[in-house]
This record gives sequence, C-alpha cells and structure tokens, in this order.
Amino acid sequence: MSTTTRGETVTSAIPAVDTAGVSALLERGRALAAPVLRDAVGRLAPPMDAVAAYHFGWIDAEGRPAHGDSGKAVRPALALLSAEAAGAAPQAGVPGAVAVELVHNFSLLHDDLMDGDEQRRGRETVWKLHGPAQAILVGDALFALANELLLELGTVEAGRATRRLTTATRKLIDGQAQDISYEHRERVTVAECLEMEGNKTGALLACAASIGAVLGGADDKTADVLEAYGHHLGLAFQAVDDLLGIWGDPASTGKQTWSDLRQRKKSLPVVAALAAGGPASERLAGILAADAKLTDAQLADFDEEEFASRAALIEEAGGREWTSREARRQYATAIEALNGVDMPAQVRAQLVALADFVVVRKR
Ligand SMILES: CC(C)=CCC/C(C)=C/CC/C(C)=C/COP(=O)(O)OP(=O)(O)O
Repeated sequence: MSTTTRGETVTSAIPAVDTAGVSALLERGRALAAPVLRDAVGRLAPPMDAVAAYHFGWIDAEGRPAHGDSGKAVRPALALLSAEAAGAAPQAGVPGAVAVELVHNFSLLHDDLMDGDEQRRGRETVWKLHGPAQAILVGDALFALANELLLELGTVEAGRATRRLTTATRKLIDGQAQDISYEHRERVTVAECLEMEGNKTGALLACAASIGAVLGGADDKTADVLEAYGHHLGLAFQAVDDLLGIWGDPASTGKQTWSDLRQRKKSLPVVAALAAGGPASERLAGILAADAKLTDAQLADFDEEEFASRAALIEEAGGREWTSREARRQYATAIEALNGVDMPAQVRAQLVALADFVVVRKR
C-alpha cells in the first residue's frame, strides 16, 4: 500500500494483465462494430466517406485498401460488456458501441486540428493530409451519424441512450475547452486538471460503460453505477495518456515525441510537479513561465534536449510518480464501483481485465 499527496491510501500493485483475454475482448468489440461502422461511414457524401475511411485506416493516403491502425477500440469493448452486465446479449450494445466510437473519432479529428498534431495512429492526421475543412466536416459528420444511428432504432431505450451520449459529448467539449484554456494559464490546480480530464475523457468512457446496459433495458440506477466505473476508468485512462504524452515511445503511441510538452499542455504530471514545491518544481515553474513568452513557432523550434530537460524536471519534482499513483487510485475506485451492480462473475472479471489493460498500456 502507498499514500497519495492527497493522503488517501491506494493499492500500489500494478495489475497483471490477461493479455490474450483483453485482446479477445477488444477484437470482439471491433468485429461486431465494424459492419455497422462501415455502413455508417458509407452514408457520407464524397469525399467525406473516403476521408473517414482514411482516418479509420481502411484505406491509405493514396486511396488503396489498407488495414491501418483504427484505434484500440476500448470503448466498443466496454459498451458490449455493459450490455452483458445488465443481463443482455453483447449484440444489444452494438449500436451504442458504434455511436460512442463515432463520437470518440469526431473528437480526435477536431483535437488533432486544434493541437496542430501531425501524427495519429502512426500516420498523417486528416487535417494535415486533407486540410482543416475536411477534418472539421468529417468530425461533425461522425457526431451526427452517432445520433442518427441511435435514434433510428426508434426505441425508448435508444432515446435514453442518446440522451446519455449527448450529455457525455457536451462534457467532452467542455473538457476540451478547459484543456485549451489551461495551456495559457501559468497555474492550474490538480483539482482543476482532474475536473478537465473527467470531462474530456471520463465522460465518454462513462457513457461507453453504461450505454450497452441502457440499450439492453437496464434501469437508470444500474446504468449510473456502470457510469461511475467508466468515469474512474476514464480518469485512469487519461492519467496514463498524460504519462505516454511525455514519456511514451512514439513507435508505440503513434504520435510525435513530446507532443504534450510542445503544446504547453497542463497535463497531470506537469500540474502535480508544479504543485509539489521544492527546487525542481521551482526550476520547472521558471522555465514554463519563460516558455509562456515565446510564440508557438519558437517553442516548436526547440530541439529534443530542451523537452527532455523539462521532462526530467517534471520527474524530479515527482510529477511522474504522482500521476502513476493517481492512475492506480482511479483504477481501484473504478473496480470498487462494480460492487454496486449484480452481474455475472465472468462479465465482472472482463471489466476488471479491461481496466488492468488501461493502466498498463503503452499506446
Ligand atoms: C471536442 C474535442 C475536440 C474533444 C477532444 C477530447 C479528447 C481528444 C480527449 C482525449 C481522449 C483520449 C485519451 C483519446 C485517446 O483515446 P484512445 O487512446 O482510446 O484512442 P484510439 O482510438 O486511437 O485507441
């Protein structure tokens, strides 16, 4: 056991992952979602259908069929398990799985444009290859498709699912707005950072973890418990994302090196390091204050060593360790939330396995 800077006791054990079991869960989500996702994308007018197909890795930059990385598909896997947690067949969760994945990809398309990121899933981002207008339009279209797919089911459950997805999307947008505004704030508190991450990442994972149950006929109380699991899992997911954004291997993450530092992100490791106090924390604060006076182009011109030295200071001030502990604390809270729903033991074990994967992932 160990203690966080907030004084709570958390398990410090790094979970062992059932890699084969998790791969099978992710693959099942991908396989059941794929036909519905392809059909949805096929509804888009050219050239948006092809731009979306490129984003999902189904075609390459020249328009040839491809099997590119279309993402880990954590959210579809969650949506199917959520249907099973409510006693329904996994298939009941498929429209929810696809809808959440569409909203997720809408957010990635817009996020890459806003951040000026040139690499996603190991290839050129849509805005870089096809221009900002296509990134905006295809993102908007994926969002519309998500709602269209759910609403055309025409059931009461689909109406409830759409309501939850719309609220999650609004929170995701709130979180993105907070994230961007924090880039230009000298100080962001740990609480503000966690609230922002709960919005930008927690809300959609919470929705993924409950939407299958809603579509499978679960009551709101059951859905709310599953949502709590997904929310904390989302916070663990984002904490790991923040670690990967600084110390991840670009060959695994599929993103540029030091992407978060290049964009002045007040991610958890940075915020925790600044809050820690002490010589490394103060040196970091001084450097970031000087960075704030530079233009984005000047910052982008920095060589690797400049970012490496910032990363080293964040680590020395304790930001890396604090964030890993926070990921494990949120993981433990997510698992505990599962006690609030009576579900088949195997489904519970699979929800735990997915959470294990989230905290140890390298991409
Ligand atoms: C409105 C707007 C622009 C919002 C942006 C919100 C945003 C991008 C939040 C970050 C969420 C996140 C951790 C994405 C990576 O997911 P992942 O690792 O599951 O990605 P994958 O599908 O590639 O595996």
